[in-house]
Amino acid sequence: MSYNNETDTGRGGTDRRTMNYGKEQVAVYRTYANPLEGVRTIPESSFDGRDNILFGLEVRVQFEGEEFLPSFSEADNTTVVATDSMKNFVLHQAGEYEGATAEGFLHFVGTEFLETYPHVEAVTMSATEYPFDERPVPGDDGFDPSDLVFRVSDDESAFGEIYLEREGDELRFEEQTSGVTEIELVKVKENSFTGYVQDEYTTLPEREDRALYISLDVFWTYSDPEDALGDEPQRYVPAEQVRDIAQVVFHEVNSNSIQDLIYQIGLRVLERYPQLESVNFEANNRTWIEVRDDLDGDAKVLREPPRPTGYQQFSMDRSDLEEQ
Ligand SMILES: O=c1[nH]c(=O)c2[nH]c(=O)[nH]c2[nH]1
Repeated sequence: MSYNNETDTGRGGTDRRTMNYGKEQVAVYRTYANPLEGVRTIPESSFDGRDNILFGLEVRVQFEGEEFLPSFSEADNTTVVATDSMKNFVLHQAGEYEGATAEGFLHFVGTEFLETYPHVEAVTMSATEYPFDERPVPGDDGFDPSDLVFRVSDDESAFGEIYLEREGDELRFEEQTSGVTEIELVKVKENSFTGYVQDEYTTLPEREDRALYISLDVFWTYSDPEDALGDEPQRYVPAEQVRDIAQVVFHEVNSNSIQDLIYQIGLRVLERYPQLESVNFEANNRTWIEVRDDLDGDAKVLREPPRPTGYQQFSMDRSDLEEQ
């Protein structure tokens, strides 16, 4: 499932045609945004907030509204807000936002869009964070994180999407998705893959112990979408903590498949955050192929896997936790 490339949200039922337009890949950077403070900590993570000295997002905007029909069917641009203007709007609002989260920013900009353009019926705003890492520099007592220099990172990044629609004079906010994408983890031993179908097509040897390399996207929804905004930090689920849960569960569990592993991660996420309604996974198997296992102890030589690659998708909600 690719939330950020979704072009047809499918909302509005079967009686309505697909009609939307917008701007994507709007890169926006904000220095000295407000810090995220007061989040609840969990045993799996040391994350307790972020300074937001450097905050970067790649934003996607999508407008919907019946009044856009003439722009498609009659070449009439009277109602069209140019997508170039949407980009300028997002950039401007990055200076106005006073909160501390990606989801909060998306909700803020979406609200401003609907208030500014009364003919827009609904807006979907999504974003992927550009990750930056604090760099350690010598301080008075060992190394401290620099508050000036950041490493441009290609690590996992936070994801957010919100859907806002007009209902009379009110704005309705009932749909959101948060996430963390492109987590990449390798566990060198204590993973198995056994017991699968053996027939004339099977060439893969069973493995009691394999090195397992996964890439993982995790998405979640809150029972109350307002909790996604971060205005009440105690109820906000930081992407950094979910990433840390994934790596801790990977460390702790001797899984018999990626399917088994993501289920265990999902249970832990639902356990830690009662405010969440659902967790969704997309995993990819990047496991290396063993070339030599004749070395001392657990040592092996491995190589890149050839194409094609396997994947797993799975969604969970609180009923999975209750069944345990
Ligand atoms: O964790 C795994 N799940 C699978 O379904 C699978 N299939 C496969 O060939 N290797 C793996 N590994």
